[in-house]
Amino acid sequence: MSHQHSHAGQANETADCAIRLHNLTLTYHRHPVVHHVSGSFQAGELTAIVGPNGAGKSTLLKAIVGLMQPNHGQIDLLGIDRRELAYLPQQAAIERDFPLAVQDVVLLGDWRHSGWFGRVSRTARQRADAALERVGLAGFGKRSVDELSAGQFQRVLFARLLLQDARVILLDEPFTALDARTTADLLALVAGWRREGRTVIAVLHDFEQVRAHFPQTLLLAKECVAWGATAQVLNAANIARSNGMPQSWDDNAPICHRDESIAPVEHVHDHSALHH
Ligand SMILES: Nc1ncnc2c1ncn2[C@@H]1O[C@H](COP(=O)(O)OP(=O)(O)OP(=O)(O)O)[C@@H](O)[C@H]1O
Repeated sequence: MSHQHSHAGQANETADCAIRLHNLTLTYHRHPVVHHVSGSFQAGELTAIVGPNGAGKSTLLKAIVGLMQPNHGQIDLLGIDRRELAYLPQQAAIERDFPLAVQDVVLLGDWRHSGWFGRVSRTARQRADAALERVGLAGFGKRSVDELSAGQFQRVLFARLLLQDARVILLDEPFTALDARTTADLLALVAGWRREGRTVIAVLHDFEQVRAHFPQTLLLAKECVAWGATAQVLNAANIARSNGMPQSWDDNAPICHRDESIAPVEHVHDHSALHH
């Protein structure tokens, strides 16, 4: 089965790529959870990362933002500074059991302008209020985050992303456990980011949502199963194949011994012979 990569021609690899993965392997306790993945995320495009539980999707996002180092291979940010990346972890990983005001949480998105401990300007507060209005939470600024519902809190975190004004936005399961209305409102913001030319990479589980809103998809099951136009990637054969890949938590999961020299970037990969 071939790795479907819709990039055609040199222009895509240079001008239109935001982030390129070269033979990337990420491991926990020597067991690879992302294994020899190569390819690129298109600039100014919405890319979904999908795959079964434990497929390495969150781990890949963490490595892109620099929270963990590649064991082998590399991640190239093309013309992008790490500070221009915004990252929204899974909501389950975010502590919000503290009485911080909504406006202060949103203002954390402004740290590039104000510095972590800088004085917050009146304009920054106005921008925070405007961002809250855009996510449907006008007037919520003085409330405490520990009083919000899960959906309201996710809106607050999107307001913070609006303030952060990042060129590349990485979202880990941003719509999980949200109702249809909240999901639709936040998806509209994501569509707006695309119109503004931002690059969005989101880990998602709902294939219908991906088909409707994300033109590009990386199907990951530790290895790259397919990467390219969503309609081609999310076909029955690829999905069945991703569900049949060995899980990294198996005790029998292989340890990576392969020669780790960085392979040249390929536009089309043949994954019919899986390697370890
Ligand atoms: N901090 C860690 N230490 C050890 N193993 C970890 C750690 N974090 C994740 N793993 C393991 O790495 C593998 C990939 O996890 P990851 O969270 O990247 O998967 P995922 O594709 O995001 O899964 P899900 O869809 O369930 O969120 C899993 O087998 C997981 O148990």
